Amino acid sequence: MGSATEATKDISENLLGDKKVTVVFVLGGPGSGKGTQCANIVEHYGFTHLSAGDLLRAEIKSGSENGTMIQNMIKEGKIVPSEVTIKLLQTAILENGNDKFLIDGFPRNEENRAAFERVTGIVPEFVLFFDCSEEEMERRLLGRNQGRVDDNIETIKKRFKVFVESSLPVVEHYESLGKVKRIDAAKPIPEVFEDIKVIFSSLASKGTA
Ligand SMILES: Nc1ncnc2c1ncn2[C@@H]1O[C@H](COP(=O)(O)OP(=O)(O)O)[C@@H](O)[C@H]1O
Ligand SMILES: O=c1ccn([C@@H]2O[C@H](COP(=O)(O)OP(=O)(O)O)[C@@H](O)[C@H]2O)c(=O)[nH]1
Ligand SMILES: [Mg+2]
Repeated sequence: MGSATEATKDISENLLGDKKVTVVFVLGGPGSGKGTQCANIVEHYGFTHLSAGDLLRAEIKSGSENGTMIQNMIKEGKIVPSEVTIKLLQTAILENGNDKFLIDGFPRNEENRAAFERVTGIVPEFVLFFDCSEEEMERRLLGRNQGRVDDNIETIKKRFKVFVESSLPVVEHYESLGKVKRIDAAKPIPEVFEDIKVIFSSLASKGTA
C-alpha cells in the first residue's frame, strides 16, 4: 500500500516537476453551468480555471495537426483520446504560476480518469458535481449562442447519451470514495453560486486551498 502511494508520488514529481497542486474536478452534463460558475469561483477563491473543452477548441484554432480530428469528435459529441486532453491540461498546469486549479469538463470517462491519475499523479481534492435535468440543459445549450458546432439539437442528444453512459460512471467512482459535492444546478445562477460558496469557504478555512 505504502509503496504504491510512493510510486504515484514519484510519477507525479517526474511529470509535474516539483509542482504540488490542488485540483478540483468540475463535472456535470453539457449546459449544466460549469463554465459559468467556474468564473465565479476564480473571482472569489483564487483558482485558475482550466476548461478541457476550451483547451481543445484552442488547439483546433492553433492549427495543430490534431485539429481536424478534435473538431470532428466535438461535432459528434465524442470524447477525444485521453493523451491529447491530458497533454493540454498538463501543459496548462505547468505553464501557470498558480497551484490551485479547477479542471472543468474532465475526466469525461473512466479511461480519462485513470490515465490522468497515472500520468500526472494528481488526485482531486474533491469533485464538484452539477446536477441538472436534460430538459433544462437542452434549453440552456440551445440559447448559449457562442457559435459552437456542437450546440445543435442533433449533437446535444449525442452528448447527453455520452454523458450518461461514459461520464456519470466517473462521478459514481468518486462518489464511492466520498469525494463528490453535489450542487443543485437547476437554480438561477446567483443561487447556485451561494451553494458553491459554502463549499469553497470551508475549504479555504481548513487551509487546504
Ligand atoms: N443556473 C443557470 N440558470 C440559467 N442559465 C444558466 C445557468 N448557468 C448557466 N446558464 C447559461 O446556460 C448556458 C450554458 O452554461 P455553461 O456555463 O456554458 O455550461 P457548461 O459549461 O456546463 O456547458 C450559458 O448560456 C449560461 O449563460
Ligand atoms: O475532456 C474533454 C472535454 C471535452 N471534450 C469534447 O469537447 C466537447 C465540449 O466539451 P465542453 O466541456 O466544452 O462542453 P460543455 O459540457 O461545457 O457544454 C465535448 O462534447 C467533447 O466532444 C472531450 O473530448 N474531452
Ligand atoms: Mg463549458
